[in-house]
Formats: sequence, C-alpha cells, structure tokens
Amino acid sequence: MGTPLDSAFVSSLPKTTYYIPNFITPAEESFLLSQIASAPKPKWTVLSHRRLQTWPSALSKSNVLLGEPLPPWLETLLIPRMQELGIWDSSPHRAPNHVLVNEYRPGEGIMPHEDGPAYYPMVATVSLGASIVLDVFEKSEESLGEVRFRILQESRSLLVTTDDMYTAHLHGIAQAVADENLGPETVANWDLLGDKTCFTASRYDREIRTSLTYRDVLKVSKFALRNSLFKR
Ligand SMILES: O=C(O)CCC(=O)C(=O)O
Ligand SMILES: [Fe+2]
Repeated sequence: MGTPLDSAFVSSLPKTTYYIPNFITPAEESFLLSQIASAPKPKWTVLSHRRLQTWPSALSKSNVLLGEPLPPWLETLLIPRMQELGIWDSSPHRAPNHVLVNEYRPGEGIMPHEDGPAYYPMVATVSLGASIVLDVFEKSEESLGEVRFRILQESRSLLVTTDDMYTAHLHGIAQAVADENLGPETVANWDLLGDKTCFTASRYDREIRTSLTYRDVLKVSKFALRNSLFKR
C-alpha cells in the first residue's frame, strides 16, 4: 500500500530519512516568517553563527520541558499535516511538543552535532525563506570531520530524520556564503527535489534561511501549568 511517505523515502541515506518538497505553500511560508519576525526581541538567543528561538521554552538542565502548549502559529498549520503522514505515530506524545527556530544569514551555520537523548529520536524540519545544504557525518571517530552525505533542504520542504540517521550520525551546516558542487552525485535527495532549476549552475548563493525543527521532548513536567493555576 503506498503512502505519501513511501515516495518521500531517501534511499541513498542512512535509515530513516524522508524528504518532501513543497510541504507548505508560499503563503504559509510568509505567514510563518511573519510570526517569527513578530516574536518579542528577547525570544531570540543570539549565538555567534546563527540566532535561535525556543518554543514554548528552553529545557531544564535535566532535559525536562515545562508543559505548556506551543503557540497556535506553530501548532495549527503544521502538526496535523505531519500527523497525517504518520511520522509521530510512535513517539510518546504522538505529537511534537518543542520547536527550535534557527535563522542563518549567508556565511552562518551550525557545527556538527547530534540532537541527543532529550528527544524521541526524530526531528521534522520545515525550511523557510531559502534553501541550504545540511551536511551529515558519521559518529564513529575514524571518520569524524568528513562529510558523508549532503541533503539539500529547499525552502518550504519537510525533512524527517529518525532511527539510525538520528542516533548514529552528526549533522551541521557549513559557514558558507554559497552551497557549491550541487548535483545528482553529491546531493543525497537530488531526485526528490521540488525544483532543480534553482540549482542548474551547481551552486546556490545563500540567503537568509530559517528552520523550524519539531521534536518530542520525552520528559514533560506539569508543574508550570499547576503553578499558573495556583496563581490565579
Ligand atoms: O537548521 C537546521 O536545519 C538544523 C538545525 C539543527 O540541527 C538544530 O537546531 O539542532
Ligand atoms: Fe540539530
């Protein structure tokens, strides 16, 4: 039986990776970007090579999320659409409860890292504003530092990484002003791209690119909710 996910499976990547171009419309993309832009300034954490919003709040030192709902603009549009694909069916809360918003200007990026054990091992990333290449590295020490795979994340696409792809690999974004050498041999999801004509010169000059990374935090505390009830 064919599901929308079957055609999104990236067969050249460690299991399990799915890529769906045009997961949202340009109007939805503009709406999400305007919501991000209208967040109060203190919502941004400015890091040396990107800036970050954390919704609904940062995790505690022991990786606990204070249980609060996500804001409607992060919830209503995208979560049911993801759930229709069935990607959250096996996660403990059957839905994501935490979203990191990362913004990269040309020349910015994120060091190779893993997302770690605070989350159910799955990340669903919606890309906004521009395309960017995500580099994937093997976790084993011998090959550390060597890019094994490159995933081209087009604006408005959904990328889902789980299983071994989440647990046995690192991912990062190079601090570059352009992504170069793009083609069927070098981009793992080339065949699944929505619009290859943007990359006919084998390169893509970076523009401001924002990502929404949806996750399910395993440990959730009801304390924040109770506290707010007591205060009333
Ligand atoms: O912006 C991206 O696509 C990756 C962000 C990321 O790896 C993270 O926030 O953990
Ligand atoms: Fe990450």
